[in-house]
Parts: sequence; C-alpha cells; structure tokens
Amino acid sequence: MKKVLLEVKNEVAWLTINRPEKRNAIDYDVMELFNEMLTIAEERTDVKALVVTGNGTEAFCSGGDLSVFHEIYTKVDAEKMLNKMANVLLRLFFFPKPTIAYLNGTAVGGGCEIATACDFRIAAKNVKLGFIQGKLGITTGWGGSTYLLERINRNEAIQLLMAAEVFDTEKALRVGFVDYIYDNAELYNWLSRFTKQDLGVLLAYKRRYSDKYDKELIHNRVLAEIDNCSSLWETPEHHDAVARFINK
Ligand SMILES: CC[C@@H](C(=O)O)C(=O)SCCNC(=O)CCNC(=O)[C@H](O)C(C)(C)COP(=O)(O)OP(=O)(O)OC[C@H]1O[C@@H](n2cnc3c(N)ncnc32)[C@H](O)[C@@H]1OP(=O)(O)O
Repeated sequence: MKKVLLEVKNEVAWLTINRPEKRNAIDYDVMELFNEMLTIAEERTDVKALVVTGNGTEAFCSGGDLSVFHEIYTKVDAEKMLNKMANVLLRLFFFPKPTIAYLNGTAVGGGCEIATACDFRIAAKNVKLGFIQGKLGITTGWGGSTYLLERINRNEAIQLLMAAEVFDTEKALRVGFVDYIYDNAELYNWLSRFTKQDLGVLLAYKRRYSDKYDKELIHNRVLAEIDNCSSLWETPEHHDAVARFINK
C-alpha cells in the first residue's frame, strides 16, 4: 500500500498520509509522494479543493519519522531534510485551490506544520494538537512557525510555539488554529458549499487570498526558520530527546 493516497470524491481530492502504524509520521517516501499528489490535485480539472488528512482514527500526523531522522546528526544534513519538506509545504501554502487539513486525530510537531500550511483546519472531536518541537530542543523547520504567525493572532501563535504544549480542540478553536469541529458528514456538507461553484471562481478567489503574500518574502522567512532549526538539530539537547523517544 502506498504511504500517501489520493482519492477524488465529489470534486474534492483527499490526500491521505497512510502510515497509521507510525501515527502517519513523515519519512522521505511520504515527502516525495505528497509532492506528487499535489501535482495531480493541481492539474486535475475535476478537482476543486484539496483535503489533507491521515489514515485511521488515532493520528493526523506525528511529524517527522524519528526512526529515520534520528540518523541525521549535522546541521548540513538536517538542512537537506528540512528543505525537502519545507518545499512541499511552501507549495501547499500557495496551492491554487482551497486547501483543508482534516485533523482526524493527533497532530504534533511537523503534523501541525502541515495543518498550518493549509487554508483551513477542521478537526474531529477531541483531538490533541501541539507544536512540540521545543520539547525536542528544536524549532519548527518545515515553515510551520512562518505560517502560524500568518494564520492566527501573533501573540497566541508565539505562545503555542514557545510553550510547546499539547492542547485540545477547545483551545485550538479559541485561539483560531482550528476553524470548525466537524465529523466526516459535516465536513462533506461544508465542502459542498464551495464545490457547487465553478472551478474558475474558486481559483480566482484563491488567487486573491494568496496575493496578500509576497512569495519571496515568505520563502526567505521559511529559509531563516530552517537555518534556526538545523542549528539546534546538532545540539546534544536535540539528540538526547530523540534518543529518549527511540529507546522508550
Ligand atoms: C523532524 C521534523 C520536526 C519538524 O520539523 O517539525 C518534527 O516533526 S519534530 C516532532 C517529531 N514527532 C514527535 O516527537 C512525536 C512522537 N510521537 C509521539 O509523541 C506519540 O507517538 C503520539 C504521536 C503522541 C501518539 O501516541 P500514541 O497514540 O500513544 O502512539 P504510540 O506512541 O504508541 O505510537 C505508535 C507507534 O508509532 C510510532 N511513532 C509515533 N510517532 C512517531 C514518529 N514521529 N516517528 C517515528 N515513529 C513514530 C511509535 O514509535 C509506535 O511504534 P511501535 O512502538 O513500533 O508500535
């Protein structure tokens, strides 16, 4: 079974990270496939919106696959890995069609970064969320803090990042990180309000939405974020925290 699936239903492309046994953690295959699926969803004229979600009920995404990335030791190697996923998320942030992260379960670390790159975040009931990178002695490194600071109130954003705590959907709604708490049927219903419009209308409004941003400026901020994260990556604090997870 592929690690990332793409299914088109009712003119909506569902991109599903398909590693439930690893809580949908992101490894290099997932990065590649995620990018490929974005190309398909972008090019298909029968696709009017993109939903990103995770397989199963446990997790949306648990971030970077620590069983793979624990082998990354140096700043240079960390930069290569971070850049790879940051490019995918930059593409997602500027995706020409509306994008929705459906938080079907836990989203932590890079999982929250993926969600933040989407236009909307809709959560199932009682999911746990967290920009927990700080607990691993690193920062976001896939563009997540750059996007979060654009998505919600700056002071709420910086608190979520600095505290690195896990929070619930009630808090996520309160601070504006999550737009709605919906089950699957409610999500389909909400999506149908947009998919009944012509693709041209949706593309035009999405262009207005994205026009707010200078792509080069956003990219430069993401590069600065990668630089920060990769510098912290080579510290013993980070390696020790990852080792604790691997050897749990
Ligand atoms: C590296 C990029 C960086 C970024 O730029 O943002 C990050 O993403 S940093 C954050 C990295 N992620 C984490 O630290 C999360 C680690 N996982 C967890 O804390 C928990 O697994 C969970 C996500 C809260 C879910 O808990 P639970 O439902 O109790 O499941 P388990 O803990 O039992 O996990 C089941 C299974 O999955 C493996 N797993 C989970 N997450 C990862 C991961 N990120 N990388 C690799 N493997 C992961 C876990 O080890 C279990 O495996 P088995 O023990 O073999 O069953």
